[in-house]
Amino acid sequence: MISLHGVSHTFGNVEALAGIDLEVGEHEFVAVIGRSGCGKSTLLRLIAGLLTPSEGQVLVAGDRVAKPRRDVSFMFQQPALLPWRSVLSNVLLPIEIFGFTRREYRDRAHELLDLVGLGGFEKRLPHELSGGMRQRVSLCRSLIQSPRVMLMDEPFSALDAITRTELSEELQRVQLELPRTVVFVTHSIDEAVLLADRIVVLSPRPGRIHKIVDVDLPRPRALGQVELDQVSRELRGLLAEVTA
Ligand SMILES: Nc1ncnc2c1ncn2[C@@H]1O[C@H](COP(=O)(O)OP(=O)(O)OP(=O)(O)O)[C@@H](O)[C@H]1O
Repeated sequence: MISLHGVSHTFGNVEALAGIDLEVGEHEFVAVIGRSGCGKSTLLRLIAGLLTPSEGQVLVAGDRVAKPRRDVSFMFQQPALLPWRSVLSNVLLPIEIFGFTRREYRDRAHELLDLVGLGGFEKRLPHELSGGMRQRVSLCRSLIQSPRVMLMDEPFSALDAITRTELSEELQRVQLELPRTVVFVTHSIDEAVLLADRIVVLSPRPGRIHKIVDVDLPRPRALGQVELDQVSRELRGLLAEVTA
């Protein structure tokens, strides 16, 4: 579904990413970890078509990415909801932006809100919600147009530890019910191991793929499971290797 061939990216004289080759299959969940500044967000922005690679090619569903696509959604660290719009209207925002008819997506919006435990909150305004609830709204908004690809840039990192755990478990459930192709950037090794089929470990700037770790464990997984801890240990070792 996503292919990167020899992708490098330079900002002025800052080489952010170098020689990235990566294939992400349909409905695969790939997590990307690495030190701060190693180019994780740059990688997502290249796949999103928000940046054009200095070298190489990015393909989504076989097409070269030249600009943002309707079937690719992006979820950020901050939920970025419009404060004057209700929960329901925020979820439906991409539908308006893409010029679809809101009415046709209303039922789907309700279903998604139910799926993340926000049924009954449709008319609330963002300031009436907790941080975790707002990020759940943001998750529904990125699912509303049934994207083929979801790009997630540290979506839970602004949340407290308990809410963060809840939301990563919830994302696992959503992914089991509505599988998508996901590229998920995180600083949390545990989150990556809970959610991902494969984990890409980037080396420090310029980011290169140091190793790709397969997480071949059955789902649903639970944080604290012994098998997950073994993979987490391996990843800690790999991160220590690249930063040594
Ligand atoms: N628009 C930009 N202009 C100039 N330099 C940039 C720009 N965006 C990113 N960079 C630089 O490129 C490098 C990679 O940045 P990027 O945000 O992709 O890293 P990251 O791994 O996502 O970092 P973090 O984990 O801290 O979010 C960094 O050195 C950053 O300073």
